[in-house]
Amino acid sequence: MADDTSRKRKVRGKKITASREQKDGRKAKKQLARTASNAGERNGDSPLSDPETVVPEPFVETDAVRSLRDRINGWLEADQPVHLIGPTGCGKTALALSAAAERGRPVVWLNGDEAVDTAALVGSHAGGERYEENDQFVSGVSKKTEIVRERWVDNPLSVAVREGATLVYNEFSRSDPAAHNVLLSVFEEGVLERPGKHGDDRTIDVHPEFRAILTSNDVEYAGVHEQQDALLDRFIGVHVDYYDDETEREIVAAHVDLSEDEIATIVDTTRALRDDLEIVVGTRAAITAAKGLTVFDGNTENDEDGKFDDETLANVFTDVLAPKIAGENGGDIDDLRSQITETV
Ligand SMILES: Nc1ncnc2c1ncn2[C@@H]1O[C@H](COP(=O)(O)OP(=O)(O)OP(=O)(O)O)[C@@H](O)[C@H]1O
Repeated sequence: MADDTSRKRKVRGKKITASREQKDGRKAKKQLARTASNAGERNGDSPLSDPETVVPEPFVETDAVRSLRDRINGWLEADQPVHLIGPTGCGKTALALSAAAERGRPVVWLNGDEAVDTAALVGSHAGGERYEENDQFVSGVSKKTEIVRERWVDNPLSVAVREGATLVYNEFSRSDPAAHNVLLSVFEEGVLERPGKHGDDRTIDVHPEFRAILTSNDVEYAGVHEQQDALLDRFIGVHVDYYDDETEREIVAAHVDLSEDEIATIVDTTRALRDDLEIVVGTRAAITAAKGLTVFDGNTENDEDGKFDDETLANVFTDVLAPKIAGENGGDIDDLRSQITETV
Protein backbone atom coordinates (compact mmCIF):
# COMPACT_ATOMS: atom_id res chain seq x y z
CA MET A 1 0.00 0.00 0.00
CA ALA A 2 1.15 3.53 -0.66
CA ASP A 3 2.73 5.21 2.32
CA ASP A 4 1.39 8.39 3.82
CA THR A 5 3.29 10.82 1.66
CA SER A 6 2.00 9.25 -1.51
CA ARG A 7 -1.54 10.23 -0.63
CA LYS A 8 -0.68 13.86 -0.28
CA ARG A 9 -0.97 15.75 -3.50
CA LYS A 10 0.67 19.01 -4.28
CA VAL A 11 -1.07 21.37 -6.65
CA ARG A 12 -0.24 24.81 -7.87
CA GLY A 13 -3.54 26.36 -6.94
CA LYS A 14 -5.75 25.76 -3.99
CA LYS A 15 -9.39 26.26 -3.25
CA ILE A 16 -10.77 29.72 -3.63
CA THR A 17 -11.70 30.44 -0.07
CA ALA A 18 -13.58 33.71 -0.47
CA SER A 19 -16.63 33.51 1.72
CA ARG A 20 -19.95 35.31 1.87
CA GLU A 21 -18.87 36.97 5.09
CA GLN A 22 -16.11 38.87 3.41
CA LYS A 23 -17.24 42.45 3.26
CA ASP A 24 -14.88 43.62 0.61
CA GLY A 25 -14.49 42.22 -2.88
CA ARG A 26 -10.91 43.35 -2.90
CA LYS A 27 -10.15 41.06 -0.01
CA ALA A 28 -11.57 38.18 -1.96
CA LYS A 29 -9.47 39.09 -4.96
CA LYS A 30 -6.31 39.36 -2.90
CA GLN A 31 -7.05 36.00 -1.49
CA LEU A 32 -7.51 34.59 -4.95
CA ALA A 33 -4.21 36.05 -6.07
CA ARG A 34 -2.51 34.52 -3.06
CA THR A 35 -4.13 31.26 -3.97
CA ALA A 36 -2.29 31.16 -7.25
CA SER A 37 1.02 32.29 -5.86
CA ASN A 38 0.85 29.57 -3.21
CA ALA A 39 1.71 27.26 -6.02
CA GLY A 40 2.79 23.93 -4.79
CA GLU A 41 3.18 25.04 -1.22
CA ARG A 42 0.27 23.14 0.17
CA ASN A 43 -0.45 19.49 0.24
CA GLY A 44 -3.73 17.78 -0.27
CA ASP A 45 -5.56 20.74 -1.82
CA SER A 46 -7.53 20.79 -4.99
CA PRO A 47 -7.84 24.04 -6.91
CA LEU A 48 -11.56 23.37 -7.39
CA SER A 49 -13.93 25.77 -5.62
CA ASP A 50 -17.66 25.61 -5.12
CA PRO A 51 -19.34 28.12 -7.41
CA GLU A 52 -21.31 29.68 -4.51
CA THR A 53 -18.13 30.71 -2.75
CA VAL A 54 -16.33 32.54 -5.53
CA VAL A 55 -18.37 35.73 -6.05
CA PRO A 56 -16.68 38.63 -4.26
CA GLU A 57 -18.77 40.25 -1.56
CA PRO A 58 -20.40 42.71 -1.88
CA PHE A 59 -21.50 42.12 -5.46
CA VAL A 60 -23.93 44.58 -7.02
CA GLU A 61 -26.19 43.53 -9.87
CA THR A 62 -27.67 46.24 -12.04
CA ASP A 63 -29.04 45.93 -15.57
CA ALA A 64 -25.58 46.75 -16.92
CA VAL A 65 -23.90 44.05 -14.81
CA ARG A 66 -26.55 41.45 -15.63
CA SER A 67 -26.50 42.21 -19.32
CA LEU A 68 -22.72 41.75 -19.53
CA ARG A 69 -22.88 38.59 -17.46
CA ASP A 70 -25.65 37.18 -19.67
CA ARG A 71 -23.52 37.90 -22.70
CA ILE A 72 -20.57 36.04 -21.19
CA ASN A 73 -22.72 33.12 -20.10
CA GLY A 74 -24.40 32.99 -23.51
CA TRP A 75 -21.05 32.51 -25.20
CA LEU A 76 -20.00 29.94 -22.64
CA GLU A 77 -23.21 28.07 -23.35
CA ALA A 78 -22.28 28.20 -27.03
CA ASP A 79 -19.06 26.47 -25.94
CA GLN A 80 -16.82 29.45 -26.66
CA PRO A 81 -14.06 30.65 -24.33
CA VAL A 82 -14.54 34.32 -23.42
CA HIS A 83 -11.80 36.91 -23.14
CA LEU A 84 -12.76 39.98 -21.10
CA ILE A 85 -10.66 42.96 -22.06
CA GLY A 86 -10.87 46.30 -20.30
CA PRO A 87 -9.18 49.00 -18.26
CA THR A 88 -7.76 48.48 -14.78
CA GLY A 89 -10.28 48.42 -11.99
CA CYS A 90 -13.42 48.42 -14.13
CA GLY A 91 -14.78 45.20 -12.62
CA LYS A 92 -13.52 42.45 -14.97
CA THR A 93 -12.53 40.03 -12.23
CA ALA A 94 -15.72 40.45 -10.24
CA LEU A 95 -17.74 39.97 -13.42
CA ALA A 96 -15.78 36.89 -14.51
CA LEU A 97 -16.25 35.26 -11.11
CA SER A 98 -19.93 36.09 -11.07
CA ALA A 99 -20.39 34.60 -14.57
CA ALA A 100 -18.43 31.52 -13.52
CA ALA A 101 -20.57 31.10 -10.40
CA GLU A 102 -23.73 31.44 -12.47
CA ARG A 103 -22.81 28.30 -14.41
CA GLY A 104 -23.00 26.24 -11.26
CA ARG A 105 -19.91 24.19 -12.15
CA PRO A 106 -16.81 24.07 -9.92
CA VAL A 107 -14.49 27.03 -10.48
CA VAL A 108 -10.72 26.94 -10.95
CA TRP A 109 -8.81 30.18 -10.55
CA LEU A 110 -5.52 30.99 -12.17
CA ASN A 111 -3.55 34.23 -12.02
CA GLY A 112 -1.33 35.07 -14.97
CA ASP A 113 2.22 36.25 -14.40
CA GLU A 114 5.71 35.87 -15.79
CA ALA A 115 6.25 32.70 -13.76
CA VAL A 116 3.40 30.81 -15.41
CA ASP A 117 4.82 28.18 -17.72
CA THR A 118 3.38 25.00 -19.20
CA ALA A 119 4.10 23.00 -16.05
CA ALA A 120 2.31 25.60 -13.92
CA LEU A 121 -0.75 25.09 -16.11
CA VAL A 122 -0.81 21.34 -16.60
CA GLY A 123 1.33 19.87 -13.82
CA SER A 124 4.71 18.30 -13.31
CA HIS A 125 6.59 15.55 -11.57
CA ALA A 126 6.97 16.23 -7.90
CA GLY A 127 9.63 13.89 -6.67
CA GLY A 128 9.52 10.20 -5.88
CA GLU A 129 6.76 8.25 -4.22
CA ARG A 130 7.76 5.24 -2.12
CA TYR A 131 5.83 2.01 -1.99
CA GLU A 132 6.59 -1.08 0.01
CA GLU A 133 5.38 -4.35 -1.35
CA ASN A 134 4.99 -7.25 1.02
CA ASP A 135 5.27 -10.48 -0.88
CA GLN A 136 4.01 -13.51 1.06
CA PHE A 137 3.44 -15.72 -1.92
CA VAL A 138 5.45 -18.53 -0.42
CA SER A 139 3.96 -19.41 2.94
CA GLY A 140 6.24 -18.54 5.81
CA VAL A 141 8.54 -16.44 3.64
CA SER A 142 8.05 -12.70 3.71
CA LYS A 143 9.82 -10.54 1.18
CA LYS A 144 9.63 -6.77 1.26
CA THR A 145 10.39 -4.75 -1.85
CA GLU A 146 10.65 -0.99 -1.88
CA ILE A 147 9.49 0.65 -5.06
CA VAL A 148 10.08 4.29 -5.89
CA ARG A 149 7.72 5.73 -8.45
CA GLU A 150 7.70 9.23 -9.89
CA ARG A 151 4.76 11.24 -8.55
CA TRP A 152 2.84 13.45 -10.95
CA VAL A 153 0.92 16.47 -9.72
CA ASP A 154 -1.78 18.05 -11.82
CA ASN A 155 -2.04 21.82 -11.93
CA PRO A 156 -5.19 23.97 -12.44
CA LEU A 157 -5.70 23.53 -16.18
CA SER A 158 -5.52 19.74 -15.94
CA VAL A 159 -7.91 19.70 -13.01
CA ALA A 160 -10.31 22.09 -14.73
CA VAL A 161 -10.49 20.18 -18.04
CA ARG A 162 -10.86 16.84 -16.31
CA GLU A 163 -13.58 17.96 -13.88
CA GLY A 164 -15.51 20.13 -16.31
CA ALA A 165 -14.88 23.26 -14.24
CA THR A 166 -15.05 26.90 -15.28
CA LEU A 167 -11.49 28.18 -15.49
CA VAL A 168 -11.14 31.85 -14.56
CA TYR A 169 -7.74 32.90 -15.85
CA ASN A 170 -7.09 36.39 -14.53
CA GLU A 171 -4.54 38.69 -16.22
CA PHE A 172 -4.07 36.06 -18.87
CA SER A 173 -1.91 38.35 -21.03
CA ARG A 174 0.75 38.66 -18.30
CA SER A 175 1.87 35.08 -18.85
CA ASP A 176 4.41 34.02 -21.42
CA PRO A 177 2.56 33.17 -24.68
CA ALA A 178 4.65 29.99 -25.04
CA ALA A 179 2.97 28.63 -21.91
CA HIS A 180 -0.35 28.81 -23.71
CA ASN A 181 0.50 26.38 -26.52
CA VAL A 182 -1.29 23.66 -24.57
CA LEU A 183 -4.50 25.72 -24.72
CA LEU A 184 -4.68 25.42 -28.50
CA SER A 185 -5.43 21.70 -28.53
CA VAL A 186 -7.78 22.12 -25.55
CA PHE A 187 -9.99 24.52 -27.50
CA GLU A 188 -9.43 23.03 -30.94
CA GLU A 189 -9.38 19.29 -30.41
CA GLY A 190 -10.79 18.87 -26.93
CA VAL A 191 -7.58 17.26 -25.71
CA LEU A 192 -5.07 18.46 -23.14
CA GLU A 193 -1.58 17.18 -23.60
CA ARG A 194 0.62 17.03 -20.53
CA PRO A 195 4.22 17.36 -21.68
CA GLY A 196 6.49 15.53 -19.28
CA LYS A 197 3.94 12.84 -18.55
CA HIS A 198 4.50 9.50 -20.22
CA GLY A 199 2.26 6.66 -21.18
CA ASP A 200 -1.43 6.41 -21.93
CA ASP A 201 -2.49 9.17 -19.60
CA ARG A 202 -0.25 11.78 -21.19
CA THR A 203 -3.42 13.33 -22.58
CA ILE A 204 -6.73 14.20 -20.92
CA ASP A 205 -9.96 14.36 -22.85
CA VAL A 206 -11.56 17.69 -22.13
CA HIS A 207 -14.80 17.31 -20.14
CA PRO A 208 -17.81 18.60 -22.13
CA GLU A 209 -18.63 21.11 -19.36
CA PHE A 210 -15.16 22.68 -19.27
CA ARG A 211 -15.28 26.41 -20.04
CA ALA A 212 -12.82 29.30 -19.74
CA ILE A 213 -13.12 32.99 -18.96
CA LEU A 214 -9.94 35.01 -19.37
CA THR A 215 -9.36 38.59 -18.35
CA SER A 216 -6.80 41.07 -19.63
CA ASN A 217 -6.03 44.67 -19.01
CA ASP A 218 -6.49 46.46 -22.33
CA VAL A 219 -3.14 48.27 -22.16
CA GLU A 220 -1.18 45.17 -21.19
CA TYR A 221 -3.07 43.09 -23.69
CA ALA A 222 -1.62 45.19 -26.43
CA GLY A 223 1.73 45.80 -24.85
CA VAL A 224 3.18 43.19 -22.50
CA HIS A 225 3.16 39.85 -24.28
CA GLU A 226 1.69 39.42 -27.66
CA GLN A 227 -0.34 36.24 -27.41
CA GLN A 228 -0.42 34.08 -30.49
CA ASP A 229 -3.08 34.86 -33.03
CA ALA A 230 -4.07 31.24 -33.43
CA LEU A 231 -5.15 31.22 -29.80
CA LEU A 232 -6.80 34.64 -29.73
CA ASP A 233 -8.78 33.57 -32.79
CA ARG A 234 -10.48 30.92 -30.72
CA PHE A 235 -11.74 33.33 -28.05
CA ILE A 236 -14.76 35.54 -28.03
CA GLY A 237 -13.57 39.03 -27.12
CA VAL A 238 -15.82 41.01 -24.83
CA HIS A 239 -14.49 44.54 -24.41
CA VAL A 240 -15.70 46.03 -21.16
CA ASP A 241 -15.50 49.61 -20.03
CA TYR A 242 -16.40 51.43 -16.83
CA TYR A 243 -20.01 50.97 -15.83
CA ASP A 244 -22.64 53.70 -16.18
CA ASP A 245 -22.76 56.21 -13.32
CA GLU A 246 -25.80 54.62 -11.71
CA THR A 247 -24.02 51.25 -11.49
CA GLU A 248 -20.80 52.86 -10.24
CA ARG A 249 -22.79 54.62 -7.52
CA GLU A 250 -24.38 51.37 -6.44
CA ILE A 251 -21.00 49.64 -6.41
CA VAL A 252 -19.37 52.36 -4.30
CA ALA A 253 -22.40 52.47 -1.98
CA ALA A 254 -22.11 48.72 -1.44
CA HIS A 255 -18.54 49.14 -0.20
CA VAL A 256 -18.88 52.09 2.18
CA ASP A 257 -21.37 53.59 4.57
CA LEU A 258 -21.98 57.07 3.15
CA SER A 259 -25.08 59.04 2.16
CA GLU A 260 -26.48 58.96 -1.35
CA ASP A 261 -25.34 62.54 -1.99
CA GLU A 262 -21.85 61.81 -0.79
CA ILE A 263 -21.63 58.74 -3.02
CA ALA A 264 -22.89 60.83 -5.94
CA THR A 265 -20.18 63.45 -5.32
CA ILE A 266 -17.47 60.78 -5.22
CA VAL A 267 -18.66 59.06 -8.39
CA ASP A 268 -19.14 62.36 -10.26
CA THR A 269 -15.62 63.40 -9.27
CA THR A 270 -14.22 60.01 -10.33
CA ARG A 271 -15.90 60.25 -13.71
CA ALA A 272 -14.77 63.83 -14.25
CA LEU A 273 -11.18 62.88 -13.36
CA ARG A 274 -11.42 59.92 -15.74
CA ASP A 275 -12.13 62.38 -18.54
CA ASP A 276 -9.64 65.03 -17.46
CA LEU A 277 -6.58 63.03 -16.45
CA GLU A 278 -4.35 60.91 -18.59
CA ILE A 279 -4.03 58.19 -15.98
CA VAL A 280 -6.56 55.40 -15.49
CA VAL A 281 -9.20 56.24 -12.88
CA GLY A 282 -11.11 53.03 -12.23
CA THR A 283 -14.06 52.10 -10.08
CA ARG A 284 -11.56 50.80 -7.55
CA ALA A 285 -10.21 54.36 -7.19
CA ALA A 286 -13.74 55.58 -6.44
CA ILE A 287 -14.18 52.91 -3.74
CA THR A 288 -10.80 53.71 -2.19
CA ALA A 289 -11.51 57.45 -2.20
CA ALA A 290 -14.89 56.78 -0.57
CA LYS A 291 -13.18 54.76 2.15
CA GLY A 292 -10.71 57.58 2.70
CA LEU A 293 -13.46 60.17 2.84
CA THR A 294 -15.33 58.28 5.56
CA VAL A 295 -12.24 58.93 7.68
CA PHE A 296 -10.83 62.24 6.47
CA ASP A 297 -13.99 64.23 6.07
CA GLY A 298 -14.55 65.22 9.67
CA ASN A 299 -18.04 66.49 8.97
CA THR A 300 -19.33 63.41 7.26
CA GLU A 301 -21.68 62.35 10.02
CA ASN A 302 -23.22 65.77 10.67
CA ASP A 303 -23.05 66.95 7.14
CA GLU A 304 -26.66 67.69 6.26
CA ASP A 305 -26.24 68.36 2.58
CA GLY A 306 -23.77 65.56 1.98
CA LYS A 307 -21.08 67.83 0.58
CA PHE A 308 -17.42 67.23 1.13
CA ASP A 309 -15.00 70.01 1.69
CA ASP A 310 -13.28 70.55 -1.71
CA GLU A 311 -9.79 70.53 -0.26
CA THR A 312 -10.36 67.20 1.50
CA LEU A 313 -11.86 65.75 -1.65
CA ALA A 314 -8.86 66.87 -3.72
CA ASN A 315 -6.38 65.59 -1.13
CA VAL A 316 -8.01 62.21 -0.89
CA PHE A 317 -8.15 61.72 -4.67
CA THR A 318 -4.54 62.88 -4.98
CA ASP A 319 -3.42 60.22 -2.50
CA VAL A 320 -5.50 57.56 -4.22
CA LEU A 321 -4.17 58.35 -7.68
CA ALA A 322 -0.58 59.24 -6.74
CA PRO A 323 0.75 55.66 -7.15
CA LYS A 324 -0.19 55.85 -10.82
CA ILE A 325 2.29 58.56 -11.67
CA ALA A 326 5.91 57.71 -12.14
CA GLY A 327 7.01 60.41 -9.69
CA GLU A 328 10.34 60.97 -11.38
CA ASN A 329 10.34 64.46 -10.03
CA GLY A 330 8.36 66.27 -7.41
CA GLY A 331 6.60 68.30 -10.07
CA ASP A 332 4.53 65.36 -11.24
CA ILE A 333 2.65 65.04 -8.01
CA ASP A 334 2.12 68.81 -7.83
CA ASP A 335 0.74 68.72 -11.36
CA LEU A 336 -1.58 65.90 -10.41
CA ARG A 337 -2.78 67.74 -7.32
CA SER A 338 -3.49 70.93 -9.21
CA GLN A 339 -5.30 69.07 -12.00
CA ILE A 340 -7.44 67.27 -9.44
CA THR A 341 -8.14 70.51 -7.55
CA GLU A 342 -9.23 72.10 -10.79
CA THR A 343 -11.61 69.24 -11.59
CA VAL A 344 -13.01 69.17 -8.05
N1 LIG B 1 -20.63 44.36 -9.54
C1 LIG B 1 -19.84 44.75 -8.54
N2 LIG B 1 -20.32 44.85 -7.28
C2 LIG B 1 -19.55 45.27 -6.25
N3 LIG B 1 -18.27 45.63 -6.38
C3 LIG B 1 -17.73 45.56 -7.62
C4 LIG B 1 -18.48 45.12 -8.75
N4 LIG B 1 -17.69 45.18 -9.84
C5 LIG B 1 -16.50 45.63 -9.41
N5 LIG B 1 -16.52 45.87 -8.08
C6 LIG B 1 -15.42 46.37 -7.25
O1 LIG B 1 -14.66 47.28 -8.04
C7 LIG B 1 -13.26 47.09 -7.81
C8 LIG B 1 -12.60 46.74 -9.14
O2 LIG B 1 -13.15 45.51 -9.63
P1 LIG B 1 -12.23 44.33 -10.20
O3 LIG B 1 -11.12 44.03 -9.29
O4 LIG B 1 -13.14 43.23 -10.59
O5 LIG B 1 -11.68 45.08 -11.51
P2 LIG B 1 -10.65 44.56 -12.60
O6 LIG B 1 -11.10 45.18 -13.86
O7 LIG B 1 -10.51 43.10 -12.55
O8 LIG B 1 -9.32 45.25 -12.11
P3 LIG B 1 -7.79 44.90 -12.52
O9 LIG B 1 -7.66 45.19 -13.98
O10 LIG B 1 -7.00 45.86 -11.69
O11 LIG B 1 -7.56 43.48 -12.15
C9 LIG B 1 -13.15 45.98 -6.77
O12 LIG B 1 -13.01 46.58 -5.51
C10 LIG B 1 -14.48 45.25 -6.87
O13 LIG B 1 -14.86 44.70 -5.63
